[in-house]
Amino acid sequence: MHHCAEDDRRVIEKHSFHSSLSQIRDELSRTLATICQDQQEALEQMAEMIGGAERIFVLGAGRSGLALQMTAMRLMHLGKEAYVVGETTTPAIRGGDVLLTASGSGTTGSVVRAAEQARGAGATVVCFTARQHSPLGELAAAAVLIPAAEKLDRSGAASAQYAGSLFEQAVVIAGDALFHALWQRSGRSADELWPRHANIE
Ligand SMILES: O=C([C@H](O)CO)[C@H](O)[C@H](O)COP(=O)(O)O
Repeated sequence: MHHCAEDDRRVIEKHSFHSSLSQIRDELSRTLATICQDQQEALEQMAEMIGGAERIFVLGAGRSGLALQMTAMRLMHLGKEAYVVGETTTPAIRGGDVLLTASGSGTTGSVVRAAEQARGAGATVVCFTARQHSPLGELAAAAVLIPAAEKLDRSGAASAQYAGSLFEQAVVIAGDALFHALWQRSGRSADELWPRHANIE
């Protein structure tokens, strides 16, 4: 088929920064609406477990892990003892602790192995995943299902975005919602939390 430079330009225009942004807004909005509608029980279970945990450890590979590092920071602001698994200062997990994980596929080896170890040590595992019936989902006491594409899904059915982007975006927002709920329940003001924010940055 003949393909001219003008066609290429039209395609480029169609995929402007603006249209990409509005496409992502729509995907994220649909995904969050479905979580709100279908995952109320799992969300509440997760909030209860994290709210009642002695300490919280977060773990995910790649961008899924980066998303949870944002949640860990906020939990620390709330006065929780929160650790990122793999950091040199992170202690041993034990009973009373919660391991908060995120994995779109629910099959990432390092995360599944860590979840097994955490359970073996008596800790509770909770997760965000795009596939509930997965090794990670099965290990979790509370699993919040995020209806988004797994990173190897090339069908475009669940998301037009690259790899697991939609899942990882939703994990950031869900983590903020988790913090927000626990903060509101704490009755503390923003001023009370603020002194915990890093003062050397
Ligand atoms: O970093 C990631 C990648 O860029 C996918 O969009 C993933 O978060 C990482 O590979 C972990 O995968 P999952 O455990 O399936 O989330």
